[in-house]
Amino acid sequence: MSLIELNNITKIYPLGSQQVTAVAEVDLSIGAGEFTVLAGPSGSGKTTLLNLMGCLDQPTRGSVTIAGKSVGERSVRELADFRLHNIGFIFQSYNLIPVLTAAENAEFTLMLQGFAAPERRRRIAALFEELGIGGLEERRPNDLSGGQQQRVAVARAMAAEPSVILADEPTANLDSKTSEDLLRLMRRINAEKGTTFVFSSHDALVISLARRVVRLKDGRLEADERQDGKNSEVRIQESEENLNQGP
Ligand SMILES: Nc1ncnc2c1ncn2[C@@H]1O[C@H](COP(=O)(O)OP(=O)(O)OP(=O)(O)O)[C@@H](O)[C@H]1O
Repeated sequence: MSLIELNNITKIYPLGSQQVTAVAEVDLSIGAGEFTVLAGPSGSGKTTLLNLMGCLDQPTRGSVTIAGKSVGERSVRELADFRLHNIGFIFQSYNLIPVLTAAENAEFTLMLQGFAAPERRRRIAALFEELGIGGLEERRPNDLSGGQQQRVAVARAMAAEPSVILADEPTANLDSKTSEDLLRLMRRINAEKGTTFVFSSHDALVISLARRVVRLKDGRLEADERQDGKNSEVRIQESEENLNQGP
């Protein structure tokens, strides 16, 4: 079943007296459980498409349907509530709140959903352990490495168990080894929990680890390929072997 449907989407931004067409006539369907990358150079429309999928923005033309309901038919309040319960976001610059500890950052969506403190703490402790950052709960973001901060951001996105996680260039500020580890982690979550992932990247290594590659150029969909074949599996296996060997 299709989870996210973009039907003939065009997004035009006003820029002074001019207009910028960020995305043009895109049709795209994302199924439940997919692990998809939006690939393309800077300015090709990746962020714009993710914002539309995440109901953070509305298209100029065309319609976005999520879980069978058109986004245009939902009120602002309904959309905020829908995002809170169904969509997790990961950003390239992590977007952690500096004055909060790692655990407080990660439990933010759970707090908004009204979970009591002990349940929040229990869930976050289990997630941190699962994501390989157990024991770092009381650190502030500035006292964590980029890879650790991004794992805290993954924990924050996962805490409320959303059906889809949207990640805008999640590896942009990470070195290649840490990027690969993060992708491996995201794929494990995808396989074990069935969480749908849509992320953007222009990094060939990261793109090679996705199962489906949607290529964008100048705001248009240029190619749509499945790579369930050997290459992507072999890369994953290799990275897991490297990881098991330790530093
Ligand atoms: N708020 C805005 N106002 C005007 N133009 C915008 C706005 N947001 C994006 N654009 C333009 O729309 C086009 C697509 O931008 P978008 O950020 O979606 O691309 P991207 O592929 O995510 O790029 P990057 O990899 O650099 O983040 C670009 O030409 C950009 O300059």
